Amino acid sequence: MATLEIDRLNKTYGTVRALRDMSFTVGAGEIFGFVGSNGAGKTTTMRIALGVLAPDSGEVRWDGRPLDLAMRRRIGYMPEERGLYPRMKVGDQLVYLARLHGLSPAAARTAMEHWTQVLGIDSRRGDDVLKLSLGNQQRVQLAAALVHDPDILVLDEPFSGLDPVAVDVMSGVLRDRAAAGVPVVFSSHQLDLVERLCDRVGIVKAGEMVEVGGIEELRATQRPQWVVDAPQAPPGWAAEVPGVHVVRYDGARTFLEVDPAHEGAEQAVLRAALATGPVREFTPQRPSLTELFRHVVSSDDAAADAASGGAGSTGDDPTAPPTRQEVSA
Ligand SMILES: Nc1ncnc2c1ncn2[C@@H]1O[C@H](COP(=O)(O)OP(=O)(O)OP(=O)(O)O)[C@@H](O)[C@H]1O
Repeated sequence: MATLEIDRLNKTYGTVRALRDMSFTVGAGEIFGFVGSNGAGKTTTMRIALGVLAPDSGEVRWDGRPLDLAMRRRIGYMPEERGLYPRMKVGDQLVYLARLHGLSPAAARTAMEHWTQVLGIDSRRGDDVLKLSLGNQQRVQLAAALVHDPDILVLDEPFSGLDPVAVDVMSGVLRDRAAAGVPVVFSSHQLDLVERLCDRVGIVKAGEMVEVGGIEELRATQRPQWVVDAPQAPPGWAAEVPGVHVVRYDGARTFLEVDPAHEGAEQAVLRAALATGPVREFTPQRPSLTELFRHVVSSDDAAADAASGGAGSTGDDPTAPPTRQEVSA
């Protein structure tokens, strides 16, 4: 197995610049989580990787070579707008899709039986897809992506709408495929899940990759956070401590960022807390992926604001992709 390389993809739809030099790699056996606000460019990137959409510029490579049609047939793809035939039986449909990817009739049937069993839908093989619940349709959709034993998995929001058991089944399958050497890339808005499952994460904003790396690596780019539980501390107690930035107050707990360049700031904030009364907790906190995501997205907004002098504006560039609010409005 080899590495999937997404190299400087650009894509414009009319006046909307959907991708700007989008680049990342997914190595053999790696699970890569692709996260970003609505309209950030995830689906566009995945469609280009699959070859159903052409980029304006840039390239997708597999094993160092541009992806050709034969290699694209080796991708297992789960589209966002699920692509099943509603009035076809689950088993027949999976056999048909496997045959389309070149499997013999016998191999296609074996693969269908295997994946319906692994995904817990073997008892539904004889049912039309439309008779299944949405979660079970999604399991069929994953089976459809896997039935030809792909060398690469590209999955657009595979976890949306799944119950916790189905999430576990799906996670297990992705881990298993990765363990077999398949590069797995999937998009999701469920950041806790991405954090649990992925080796590396890419945070995309307005068509650009703004952060990419392992979760620990990304955490290390953030200022250290502390939580202080001081029940008698009055509001604003930490505001004047040098080198300390109060992120938020939550009842008796205060969440703080400490400037690493400011030597002794942690001890100063502890002293300030003790001066107010008892301190029940004083703990360093590792930011979750959700916090990292908020930080990356909002700090970019702040930078854009500062550059444009506007409030929440994306600047004067008329080709800039819409903000989340514009997209969801
Ligand atoms: N066929 C299209 N025609 C015009 N604009 C499009 C088209 N497809 C996508 N866009 C625009 O391109 C941008 C990127 O969209 P894309 O669907 O790739 O985002 P996404 O990250 O997958 O979003 P979501 O999380 O909501 O699925 C958005 O501004 C979207 O409105």
